[in-house]
Amino acid sequence: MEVAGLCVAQAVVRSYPASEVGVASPRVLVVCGPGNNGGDGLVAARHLLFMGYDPEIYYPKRTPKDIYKILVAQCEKLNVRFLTELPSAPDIDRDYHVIVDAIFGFSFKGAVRSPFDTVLATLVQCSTPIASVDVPSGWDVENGDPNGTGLKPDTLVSLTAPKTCSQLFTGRHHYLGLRMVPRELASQYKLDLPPYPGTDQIVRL
Ligand SMILES: NC(=O)C1=CN([C@@H]2O[C@H](COP(=O)(O)OP(=O)(O)OC[C@H]3O[C@@H](n4cnc5c(N)ncnc54)[C@H](O)[C@@H]3O)[C@@H](O)[C@H]2O)[C@H](O)CC1
Ligand SMILES: [K+]
Repeated sequence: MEVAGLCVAQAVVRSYPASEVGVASPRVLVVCGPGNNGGDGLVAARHLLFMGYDPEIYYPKRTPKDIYKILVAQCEKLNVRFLTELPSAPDIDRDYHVIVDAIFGFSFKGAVRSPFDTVLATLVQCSTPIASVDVPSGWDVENGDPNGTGLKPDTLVSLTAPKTCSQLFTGRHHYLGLRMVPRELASQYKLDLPPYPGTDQIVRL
């Protein structure tokens, strides 16, 4: 999860460099869900801070497991702000340069339950670019967004290997991260993974 979050932070900085955003510290709204995808978001927020960005976190459903408590404590110690409410779409568009969607990853199933139904309804209305972690939240991991009414991320950071739904991604930036797949596993699952450049944690697809 630590490396996954680092990959996400690298991808955000690469897709939205401060020089292009036009401010020294781009403001990033990191929206975290209850599972590991949300954990990746918490880690990404911390690394974004160290990369000179200005992250804030909305984490409405906290799973009471040590791993998440520690990740929250690390962010709090660094004075990363936790929002108690998700701002409205116009306020998000006014106040943030990027949204990190770390709500659901590959374990999402069925209809979106509260409170994430309203969270996704707000994010869908935003014109701020969205960077989705592993799977655009609300998309079916296999079939994507069949109705076409869900999130349309501008960046997708696939982790380990792109999920089937990533073939339906139409945003501008697609990266793969988590360069730690054992060769035996890659051949067992016939994963044709691209080489990573140098010591980079992400590769552009
Ligand atoms: N090896 C790897 O690829 C790694 C992936 N990482 C990240 O982990 C997620 C998958 O994490 P997991 O905890 O299994 O599940 P999710 O975060 O996708 O979500 C589970 C969470 O969501 C709730 N939930 C499921 N469906 C719904 C729904 N319809 N409505 C509301 N809530 C729902 C469920 O109850 C759980 O609480 C993967 O995608 C990567 O991002 C690791 O970080 C590194 C290794
Ligand atoms: K996601």
